[in-house]
Amino acid sequence: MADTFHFPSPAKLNLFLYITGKRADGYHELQTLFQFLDFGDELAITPTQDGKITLLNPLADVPTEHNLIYRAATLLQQQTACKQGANIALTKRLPMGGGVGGGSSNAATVLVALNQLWQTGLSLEKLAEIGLILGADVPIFVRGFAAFAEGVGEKLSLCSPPEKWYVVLKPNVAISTARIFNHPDLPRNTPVRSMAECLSQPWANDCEKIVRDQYSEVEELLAWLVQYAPSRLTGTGACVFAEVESEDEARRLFAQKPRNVEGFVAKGQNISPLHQSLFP
Ligand SMILES: C[C@](O)(CO)[C@H](O)COP(=O)(O)OP(=O)(O)OC[C@H]1O[C@@H](n2ccc(N)nc2=O)[C@H](O)[C@@H]1O
Ligand SMILES: Nc1ncnc2c1ncn2[C@@H]1O[C@H](COP(=O)(O)OP(=O)(O)OP(=O)(O)O)[C@@H](O)[C@H]1O
Repeated sequence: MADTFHFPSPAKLNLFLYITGKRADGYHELQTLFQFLDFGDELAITPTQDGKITLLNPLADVPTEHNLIYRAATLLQQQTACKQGANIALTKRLPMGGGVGGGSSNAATVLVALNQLWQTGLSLEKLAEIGLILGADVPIFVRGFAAFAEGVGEKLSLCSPPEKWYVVLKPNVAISTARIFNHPDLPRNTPVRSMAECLSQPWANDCEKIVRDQYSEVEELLAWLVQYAPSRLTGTGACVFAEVESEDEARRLFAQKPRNVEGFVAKGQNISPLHQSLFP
């Protein structure tokens, strides 16, 4: 029987996110600070010789051909003319559509892991380029270092923000990334600044105001969290996070969360847990 290999597929936070313009193709230019978390999904991958990509536990709401795990594996096969296949099982812990990048992270883990298991020999740079076809957040997960990101999130500059503890909460609401980016009132002209300048100013998220205005669940949760610690939206939501100095403080705050809200406690990681496990 073939061996099965286990890989982390971590969450990310956007510690700040500014929208600096809109491209001709409709995508928005960003300046954002990405950091990974020591919490996420897990993939168990068994390489096979039959060329088939099989998802052992498909997601209920996502048809297999749309699943970013399946799409990443078939894209790598196509790009490398690889004849091998894989059986892939997903342990899903991250809220979907939460702004913590679960689907993008799954795609990146598949690209990096299968490149190793299939011995297709692509560089991380090339895998990040392929990843961008699947989503704007995939390259950061492929590269695996905390970064100041520009473009649509693919131009990465190494950065080492403090690895704080976070309480991440998901209000009971689904928010479409496309809907927020298409909203007429979204601020789209924050001035482009250097990384040093962005880091030295108070950190904020340009999507936060309209998300708070439109979703009372997010407004109420942030209003509650901010009483205890600096708190913001990640990505286009729905998740919000509070940053604190210690695990104890994070766990105490998490224990008081409203009952109808899911979430988790995690520590910021400037090296992705995937890369920590693969390239120690
Ligand atoms: C908000 C962030 O999570 C910040 O990290 C990302 O920019 C979103 O990345 P993502 O979820 O991978 O988004 P994608 O799946 O590439 O895009 C979803 C939709 O959001 C809009 N979109 C996304 C990213 C971007 N920079 N500008 C956009 O306008 C587009 O309408 C796109 O069709
Ligand atoms: N393997 C997957 N895991 C999660 N979502 C997936 C997956 N494959 C496809 N999707 C689809 O992608 C959508 C976005 O998923 P994802 O978990 O990346 O959202 P997100 O946390 O909002 O990401 P981002 O921060 O990149 O906006 C989901 O709502 C789902 O329909």
